[in-house]
Amino acid sequence: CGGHDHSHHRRAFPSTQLTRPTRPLEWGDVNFLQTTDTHGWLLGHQKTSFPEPNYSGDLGDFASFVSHMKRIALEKDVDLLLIDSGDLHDGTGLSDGFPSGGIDGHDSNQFLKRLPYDVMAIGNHELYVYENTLDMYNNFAPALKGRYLSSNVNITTFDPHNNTINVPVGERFTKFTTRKGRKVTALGVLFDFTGNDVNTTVQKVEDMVKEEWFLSAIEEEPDFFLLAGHMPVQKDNWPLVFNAVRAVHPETPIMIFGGHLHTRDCVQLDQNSMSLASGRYMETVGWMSANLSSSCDKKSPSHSPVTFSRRYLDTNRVTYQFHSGTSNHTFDTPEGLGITKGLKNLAKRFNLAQVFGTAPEDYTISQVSYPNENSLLSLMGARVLPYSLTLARDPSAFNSSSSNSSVTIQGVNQSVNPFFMLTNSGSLRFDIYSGEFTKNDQLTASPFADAFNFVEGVEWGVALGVRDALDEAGEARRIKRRGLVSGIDEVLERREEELYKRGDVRKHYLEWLSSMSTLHQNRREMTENLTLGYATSDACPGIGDDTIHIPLESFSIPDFISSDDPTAIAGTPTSKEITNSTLVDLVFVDFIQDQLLGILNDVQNEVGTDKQKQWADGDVKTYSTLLSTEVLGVYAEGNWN
Ligand SMILES: O=c1ccn([C@@H]2O[C@H](COP(=O)(O)O)[C@@H](O)[C@H]2O)c(=O)[nH]1
Repeated sequence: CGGHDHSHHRRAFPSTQLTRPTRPLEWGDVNFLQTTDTHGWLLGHQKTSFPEPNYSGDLGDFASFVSHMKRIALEKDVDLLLIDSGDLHDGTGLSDGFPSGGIDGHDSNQFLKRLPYDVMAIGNHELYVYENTLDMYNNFAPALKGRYLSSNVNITTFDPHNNTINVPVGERFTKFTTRKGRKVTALGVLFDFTGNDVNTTVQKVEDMVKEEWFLSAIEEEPDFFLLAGHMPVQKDNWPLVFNAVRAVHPETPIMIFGGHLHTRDCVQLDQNSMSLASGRYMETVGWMSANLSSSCDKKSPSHSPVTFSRRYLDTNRVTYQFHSGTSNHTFDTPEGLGITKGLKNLAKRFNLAQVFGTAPEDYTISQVSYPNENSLLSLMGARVLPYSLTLARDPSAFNSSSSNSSVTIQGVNQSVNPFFMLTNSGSLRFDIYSGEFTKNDQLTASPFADAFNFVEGVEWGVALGVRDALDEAGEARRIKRRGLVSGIDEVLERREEELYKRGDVRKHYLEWLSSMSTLHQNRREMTENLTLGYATSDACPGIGDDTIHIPLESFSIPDFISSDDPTAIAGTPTSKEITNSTLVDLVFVDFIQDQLLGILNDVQNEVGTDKQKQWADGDVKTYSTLLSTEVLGVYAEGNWN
């Protein structure tokens, strides 16, 4: 079956198990294919459990598809543009599995450069680490020849004469003419992101639209505006950009290509505009078409609005061949095959097939409730962190002959405090499926190279309060009722806002999955042979999904996860004597340090006995040399063999 292949070998024939698209695409005068939030998923999804085979096409397959679609566009004598809305980093071994001294995404991005993208926009994941942004500036943007857009994102660097400069990472905007002679004005806008590294800057969208360069860029009327950008198409700031354009050009067609929430979504801000977002992780390719000819002659009294269509394609060879009118024998282009081969070589060079162990079960982020035996969050909090971080501090900590997952702590760090470990669930990005657990799987599940720090000697009662304050709203409200933390609603609201500005979309993606699951639950009773996958309802007319699926189960999960109470960890020296005033080491991932110290101080003042204590960065020490990209592999080696 397509994608039922644990190695990176090409599938000989597409699987009959993959459901075919329901209907041909509607072509217009101008047509678009969109990718977004690809996060390094360039070798396709390779696991056998559905929905993974739906997304088994790799970037080479996509390149072949694009080339056939370009040919069809020529035959139809229409325009076809290829757009990407950002987030090329952080997500798989291809982007993140580089050897030491390398740069995240540098090698995988070489393959994206080989596709004929017309416009690409910057995403927040290009900005968490300065070296990555610099690499985009020096080595990626130039290949796009003025079409890599970062309208509101700058980098501070040096010019060839060693002068400090502060310049856009790509271009602020571009104007070009399509093959059919249509004039296009394009922008690449990032949402109001605040988690960017030093020496990168993100200007607020509300300020960007007041800039001289912006007003002058939109002054001349093109045939259409192409607003690409890393920003959700609903509930964010696209209306600010849209309205600024509309103030000058009340009827000019505006095509918006957003992203960031990882959802499939579409909305029409007016009848001459459509906004599309095409999912994540190369699971979806978006299609938009527009018939502009109906609106061409603006002086004619009968001139009518633009007509649009949109579609969310599952990224597999069955889909690609269906829409390009090819077969398995005629589909692959030399360039497509070359890209696939190059990606496989990169996987080999990065040793991504290295096996750490065999996962006994599926561990998913949201397909089961939390806590749960099959929850990846439970696995990480209750088992992986305590095991791997302890082992890294004290290699003799565990019985080396132990081959199951039960943790037997023997005299670990007798002289130090018991630990309590916390991480953000957003650091877990993808499910683990039963079977071989490889270096690539480790990086898809936990791609952020974050460090583990700690503060020493926090009262156990305070540590519990921190865990609860960081916990989901329901739990936090229970605390409020118990009178432990006041003003918790405001705290939660502030925290949600803060998480969103730093780029966390997990909550929004999961809410979307859950509402799609509820809306389309009747499909679970359908007798047709439907497979699991995305089931979308958006705000555009008609059905958006190209292939109809049964929606995945989706449960809400907490924003933060923790190790079990020290009392619950068998064999801990302190297991019987812990009280609220027992001092513990509060261990956390550095990504949440600011937030955690703020909450720790709030809780300390509410429930701690030492009300004067204010924890600060100076109190924070390194707990382990292991990074969050490594803990799963260490656990698998010790427990899944
Ligand atoms: O070092 C990091 C960086 C990011 N995260 C998590 O990722 C989201 C942002 O990712 P999107 O794809 O833009 O949603 C961020 O809020 C964290 O949840 C991280 O854990 N560590």
